Amino acid sequence: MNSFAEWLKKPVKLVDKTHEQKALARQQQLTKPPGSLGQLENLAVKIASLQASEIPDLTHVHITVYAADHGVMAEGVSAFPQSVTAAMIRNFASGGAAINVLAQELTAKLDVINVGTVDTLEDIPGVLDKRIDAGTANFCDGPAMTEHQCQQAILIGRDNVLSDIENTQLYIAGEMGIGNTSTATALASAILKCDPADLVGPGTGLDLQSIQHKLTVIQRALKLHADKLEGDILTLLQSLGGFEIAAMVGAYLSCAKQGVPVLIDGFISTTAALTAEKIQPGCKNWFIYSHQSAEPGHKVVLDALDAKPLLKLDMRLGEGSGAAVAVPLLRQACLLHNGMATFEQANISKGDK
Ligand SMILES: O=C(O)c1ccc[n+]([C@@H]2O[C@H](COP(=O)([O-])O)[C@@H](O)[C@H]2O)c1
Ligand SMILES: Cc1cc2nc[nH]c2cc1C
Repeated sequence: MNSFAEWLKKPVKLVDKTHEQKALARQQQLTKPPGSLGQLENLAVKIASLQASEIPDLTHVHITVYAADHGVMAEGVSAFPQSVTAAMIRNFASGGAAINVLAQELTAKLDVINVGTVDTLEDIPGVLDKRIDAGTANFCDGPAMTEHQCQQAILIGRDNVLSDIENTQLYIAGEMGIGNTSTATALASAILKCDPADLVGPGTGLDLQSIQHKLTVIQRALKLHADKLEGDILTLLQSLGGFEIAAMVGAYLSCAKQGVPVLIDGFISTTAALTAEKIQPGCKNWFIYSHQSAEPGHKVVLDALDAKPLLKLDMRLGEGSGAAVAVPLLRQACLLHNGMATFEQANISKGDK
């Protein structure tokens, strides 16, 4: 058996129930009416149990942006040209993208990984060059990736998580890939066996007529790969996915196996989360959902994961930006959990009812 298959078989780490119980009990003792901090209470309890700690801490956040191009761009499915993927990699490297600004404010570690752009880029300081190929193949003509390429991409995500495992208290996978809302729509529709018309949307900004064209492209792809719809999820990922999506799947699987809490971003990264959960049920125990993006497919995928996102800001940027925006909320939930006095400490009566 090869090492990929061995690794895939490694079980998802079980979440620590003792710390969940301890954190729940502490929340009942803090000087506030029980439940009055709403979802912040659930968040603190969740982070305490995922970190198996009585003092949950999110000082060290690791954000990785995975960038790649998509063969389906040959069908004209985005408001922006394919060259923007590589151009944005340069922008990430020079600190000018939204995620740079947010990561700096959070003092988060920010990795940028080129998993497969069409344009070859010069060596760029701060960008990890892991280019598998010049973008995926057009999934309207055949599988997007070979089996080997799909495994390579998954292992890039796995290894990125492992590269900083001792330090990471929260992991965020962001993505950049012109055309990847078509990819995510095709993949999520195939996994959920649902109508792509319920998921397809403007992405970077298509008008209604262009969204209709994007839908017919995705329908063609789903028809071409119909024989795989009853098959395994890895084959669907290989047929309809993208390099950056497969890398995020590998990162999420790795986090769940190693016991690293994950904050999930927008439509594309949630589709990767759904894929990871279908490959290895139980992964989602390690996920927290930051926001619901404006892309209509995001709600469908979140619902399929039974996810309750924290924010709804009509963001649709990707890069991990929605997740980064939610980190201060998570940190405040932890600060309240750790820093508030108990009724006993403050000598306040808890009331009888
Ligand atoms: O995160 C989201 O929900 C999201 C929604 C729409 C678009 N995006 C970003 O926009 C790009 C894909 O859009 P498109 O129209 O080129 O398929 C890609 O770089 C994503 O990061 C991201
Ligand atoms: C400019 C730009 C920045 C992005 N960041 C993530 N997706 C993006 C798409 C575009 C077009």
